This record gives sequence, structure tokens and C-alpha cells, in this order.
Amino acid sequence: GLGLTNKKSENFGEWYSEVVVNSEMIEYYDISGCYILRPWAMSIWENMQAFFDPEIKKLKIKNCYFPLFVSPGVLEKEKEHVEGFAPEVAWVTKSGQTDLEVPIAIRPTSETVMYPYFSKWIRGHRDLPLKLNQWCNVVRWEFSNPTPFIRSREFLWQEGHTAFAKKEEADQEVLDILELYRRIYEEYLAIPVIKGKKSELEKFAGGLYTTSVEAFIPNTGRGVQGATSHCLGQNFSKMFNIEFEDENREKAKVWQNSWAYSTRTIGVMVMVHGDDKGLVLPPKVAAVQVIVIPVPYKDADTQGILDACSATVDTLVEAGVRAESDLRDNYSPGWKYSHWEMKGVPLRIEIGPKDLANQQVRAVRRDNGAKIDIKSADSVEEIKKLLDQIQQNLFEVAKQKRDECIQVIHTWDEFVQALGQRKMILAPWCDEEEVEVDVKARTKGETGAAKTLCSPFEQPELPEGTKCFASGKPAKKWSYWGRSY
Ligand SMILES: O=C1CCCN[C@@H]1CCCn1cnc2cc(F)c(F)cc2c1=O
Ligand SMILES: [Mg+2]
Repeated sequence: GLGLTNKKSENFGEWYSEVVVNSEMIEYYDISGCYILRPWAMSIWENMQAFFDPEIKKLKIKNCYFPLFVSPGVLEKEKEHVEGFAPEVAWVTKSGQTDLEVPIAIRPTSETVMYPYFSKWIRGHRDLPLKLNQWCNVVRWEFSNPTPFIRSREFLWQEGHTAFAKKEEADQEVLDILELYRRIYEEYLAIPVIKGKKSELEKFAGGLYTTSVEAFIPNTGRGVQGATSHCLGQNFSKMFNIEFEDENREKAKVWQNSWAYSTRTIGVMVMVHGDDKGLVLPPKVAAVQVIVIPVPYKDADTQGILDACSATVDTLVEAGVRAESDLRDNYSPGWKYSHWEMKGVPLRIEIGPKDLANQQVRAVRRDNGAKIDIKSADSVEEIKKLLDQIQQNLFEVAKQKRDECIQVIHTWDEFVQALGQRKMILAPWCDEEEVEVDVKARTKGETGAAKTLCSPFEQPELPEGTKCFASGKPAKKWSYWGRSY
């Protein structure tokens, strides 16, 4: 029957798998690490896209589409950035029964696909800035435990690739895009994130520096990289000879950025907001924000109730609310309540004989279960207000839970203890790479090692003489540490 067999607080992994399937977002596929994105998931992707795509167009970024296939020579052009990733690259080696002369790679990301053409298209400073984005899929044949949305062998993302004459322009865009990612999480998915800079060890090896928005899953005590915005410096322009003649007719290499968010965002939303009744959707990204359910009673004016449901939906849709009714006569109201709760619809409207008689409807919130009677005459603005309250409440509850997980520490013992308590750890660090390597080694366990999540742009006070928690050397910055996905 309906209902989850796993509880979020008891076995999180199984709970998560059940929720993504029972809410009809995911169907498991016969190839490991690959999942079917059903409409209930795709609509969330589309609702985020409906915010992000116009926003990047305001920044004069244009959409394009490059081929899925990468020739080996080009992919391996940048040894440093590819060698660590080589095991993840998927290759086409045959067509039909015939072996291909030369195997062809499937894009795991598109730097090496795009940049030979950036080199061709960028000749003079008038060709800059070049700002392209593509909405596509990428394939990475990962071997660590696959998780729907969070880690899959194929996923959807957008990847932005931009080129500028000056470093300052690139630096600014990195931050502009990161702010859009913060908005996706905090304003649409109702998830608090921390903006910061990745360590030298965690950054994109092919780039100059990496910034990210970091989310945190209280139930597992794991950080999750929400989206990334890299400044590539001139590393790729040197490699692919992307240069231009500047104003004083000097040849100069361009400064580049690349940035992405992916369908991983949807998994984070499920993990943060879901409960033991199933999915909980933030209204801003919900395909259906309001589900209207008739509650007929014996022979009491059933048609009148059905008509009231349809009229309520029409009025809401007219006002721009994504509302639907469930008039199926082969399911009971109780079954429908559970079904739409499992699917995470933020607000349910019940209309029974009493409601009809009193010219009102009964609203039930998915986030806190509150029941509110609304005069039909006021239903549109009351329902819009409720949806805003739900959006806001989901964020505040998630922020409060995430903040409870943050632990400031100063010593190794405090660090180890906080890690055991599944905290997101804020610690003073000497910012030396081998110290991070050492912390990883010292915390290696079956649930994974601790690593830096980011060094937050908002740095707390660092009193003179503060020591690094791991090395005892003078601390240079505060960094968030934790286990991660
Ligand atoms: O993260 C982004 C934003 C969008 C464009 N790409 C950058 C860096 C991607 C880093 N990365 C990440 N994963 C990879 C996996 C591979 F198999 C491979 F060949 C290369 C890579 C790889 O370069
Ligand atoms: Mg990877």
C-alpha cells in the first residue's frame, strides 16, 4: 500500500531511494548508475531553468550546442586535467559490427570540445567577451556508489564557458554566476548554501581557482557541492592558443571561466526537505503547487462538490498558480491525501459538503500539516500567501537545522569529536595542501575521509596567534571541513 517503509532518521539511503521512486520522480534503469527522470523530476529541472536561463541571457550569455563526441587527441590535450579523470571517460569503439578506426570519447565536460573553436573564433579584442552556455547531458563512468540525482553516470547540467580580455572581467563574472547559484538554492529550492573558495587540493586542477556554493545534509552529516564557478585563468588559452590582439596590437591570451549546476540540485532538495510521508516540494519549483480534492459524502451534492473543485482550480490557474484537481472516482480522499503528500505537493485543498455550504475551502499545508479554512471569495490571495509562507518556512527550517550542524573547533580532538557527531566543521587552517592531505589520511574510514568543503567568503575574526587545528602552524583562514558526497 501507500507510505514509506523506511524512516528518514533510521535508514537514510533506503528512505531516499524510496522517496525518489514513490514520488514518481525516478525510475531505476537496467544500466547501473543510470536513472529515468520522469516528468515529476523533469518539471523541477525546467522550473529552475526558467529562472536561470533568462538570468544568464541578461548577462549577454548565449546558448549553443556542441557535439557529444570528443576526439581522443583533443581530450588528452590537457594531460594534467584529464589524467586523473581518465578512468571516468566513456568511449565509443564500434558502430554496428565494425570497430571504429579511432575510438571516440563521450563528453564528460566540454572544455576540450569547445576551446579549439574558441581559438578559431577569437582573433581580435572585438571578438571578446565570448560568452557561451549549453544545456546538455554529460557522461562520467563513476564507480563510487551511484545515487539518483547526486551521483549518476549520465546527468543533465548547464555548462557556461566564457572568455575575456582582462582577468578582472573574469573574476567579476565568477561571482555573478555564483550569486545566481545561491539564488537557485536559497530562493527556489529553499536550501541554505555557503559561498566560498575551494582549496588547492579540491579545486578544478585545470583552472586557476574554484568557487562553489556548499550545501549540507544534516541526516548524514555530509557536505554536498551544490554548484561551481571556476576561473580558469589563462591555463586553457595557453593550451588551446586562444589569443587576441589587444588595443596596442599585442598578442594576449584570453582569461576564461567555466561554471555549472546539474540535476544534483534536485537530489539535494529531496534530502533536505523530504520527510517520512515522502517528498516536500518548495512551491517555487513544484510542478503542482495546489492539488484540489473533492470529499463527497454519501449523496450530498456530489456534483456541486466536483464543480466547486473545478472552479477553484480554474480561478487559481487564472491567477498564475499551478493548480490541479484529482477528481478520480476510483480512489478515496484518504488515498489521494497520501498520494499527493508522497509527491510533495505543497498545498492541498479539500472541498466537502460543509465547505460547500459555508462557501469555504479547507487548505492543508504539506510542510507543517496546518489546516486552514479559507473563504472561497478570498481563496486566490489567501492561497498565494500560504504558498509564500510555505516557501519561506521551508528555507527557515532548513537553515536552522543546517546551522545546528555547524561546529566551530580549534583543536584536533575537537575536530575528530565534531566529525563523529556528523557536523559541518568550521576550523582555523594554515592553508597548506599537505596538511589537507594529512587530515584526509588521518580521518579515512568506511564512511569516507574529511575534506575541506570551502573557505567561506565571509571569514570570522581570526585572532593573531590562532593555530591551525591540524598542524599547529599559524592559521591563515577559516575553512569548512566535513565528509562529503
Ligand atoms: O565543473 C566545471 C563547470 C563546467 C565545465 N567544466 C568544469 C570543470 C569540470 C572538471 N571535470 C570533472 N570531471 C571530469 C571527468 C572526466 F572524465 C574528464 F575527462 C574531465 C573532467 C573534468 O574536467
Ligand atoms: Mg567527479
